[in-house]
This record gives sequence, structure tokens and C-alpha cells, in this order.
Amino acid sequence: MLRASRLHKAYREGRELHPVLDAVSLEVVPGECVALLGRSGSGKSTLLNMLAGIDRPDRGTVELLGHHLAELGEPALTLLRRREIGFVYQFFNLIPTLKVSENLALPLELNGVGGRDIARRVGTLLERLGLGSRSRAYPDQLSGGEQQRVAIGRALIHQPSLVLADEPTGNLDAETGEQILALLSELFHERNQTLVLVTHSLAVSSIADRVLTLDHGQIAESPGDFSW
Ligand SMILES: Nc1ncnc2c1ncn2[C@@H]1O[C@H](COP(=O)(O)OP(=O)(O)OP(=O)(O)O)[C@@H](O)[C@H]1O
Repeated sequence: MLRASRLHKAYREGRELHPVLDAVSLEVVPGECVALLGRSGSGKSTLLNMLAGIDRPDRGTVELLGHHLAELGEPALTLLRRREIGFVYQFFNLIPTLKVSENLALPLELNGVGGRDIARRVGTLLERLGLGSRSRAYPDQLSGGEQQRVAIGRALIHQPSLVLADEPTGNLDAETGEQILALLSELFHERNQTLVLVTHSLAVSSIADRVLTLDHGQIAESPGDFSW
């Protein structure tokens, strides 16, 4: 599904080069849920962006579904992301001028799915998300937890092979966060998808089959003795 080999990334701060990833390698197999754990600033989002081809490593390679991302131009990368990846972000990133149902429909429209099929799939998923009565609401009329439900729906509706979630509960209170995590985990298992979940929370990483920790630019299996 996903293979990253010896990724290096450094950011320049004035004259100094600040290394973030130092020969990071990881492999994710289909159907797996992998949590990427690390303290703030350890490079989790940087790594996630490389895995999705949003940012490019200084050195190293990323292979997604057999495609070497470095060999793809921007249009091909965009197409691959649109079809094969669903994203869930900490701050939901819904489009404020679109209703709930329209936000959900967007990935299907971008992938050329027909109108009737879109209406059916949006309707079914809205019920599954417990948002059947909110389809005509705008994002700012929803609670944080409801907005994240919509965002999870938007990430999954086009049945991508890979879902990338960056701190999906980071902006929610503990109880809502637990509900969102349970929903994400349920939907992920039902659909037999592959999930890479970035978090700094051990509780969040508990839904994963495997936990990788990122520390000082390097990755290790299992949470070890970090205490953030
Ligand atoms: N575009 C950029 N330019 C310069 N430095 C950057 C850039 N993006 C990230 N960094 C730096 O790289 C380091 C890793 O950032 P990153 O956002 O990947 O960490 P993170 O583990 O996701 O943190 P958090 O949990 O706080 O979101 C940080 O020191 C950050 O300041």
C-alpha cells in the first residue's frame, strides 16, 4: 500500500539547516491502521505530507499503490490523491459556503460520479454518521464534533484506499474526541480501508494495529517510554 524509504527533510532557518526527518522508513500494508506518535514538532505532519505527495522529501522515496511519487508530475499526483486518499484534519477544513451534503458530495463530484449516485451515497453516509437531519446546515451551524463527522464522511465517501488523519480529535473535548475516534475506527473496519493516524496522544493511538513513534527525526516501532 505505502512504502517510504529513507526519507530526509530539513528546513532552513536563516543560515541554519534544521533537520526534521532523518532517514525515516516505514511500510503500511492494506487494511492496517498505523498510528504515528510523537511530541509536538517531531515532524509528524511533515511526514504525512510526504506520504501524500503534498510535500517532497530532500532525499528518499515514497511508493503509494505501486507509484513512485517522485516520478509523478503535479496533475498525476493530484489525480492519485483525489481517487486514492482521504484526509481528516484537526481543524475539519470543511468548505464554509457549502452545506453539509455538498461538502460530502465534493470528492464524488471531483471524481466524476453521476448526480443520482452522489445523492444516494451522500444520503446513506449521512445516516451512518448520525447527521441525517443536518444535511442542509452549513458547517458554522454545527458543533465541532458534528463538523468532524462530516469531515470523516468526506474523507471516506469516495472509498479511497488510504485514509490519512492528522490529529483528528485534537480540537475536540475528551468525550467528543472518544466518539469521533470510535466512529473513525468503526467505519475504517467496515470498509476495510488503510489508515495512517498522526497524533501526540497515546489514547488516540490505542485504536491502531501498530504504533510508530517519531523522535529526533527517527522512527521506532511501539511507543517506548515517551512521556508527553
Ligand atoms: N514549511 C516549513 N518551514 C520551516 N519549518 C517547518 C515547516 N514545516 C514544518 N517546519 C518545522 O518542522 C518541525 C516539524 O513540524 P511538524 O508540523 O511536522 O511537526 P508535528 O510533529 O506535526 O507537530 P504538531 O504535533 O505540533 O503538529 C517543526 O520544528 C516545524 O517548525
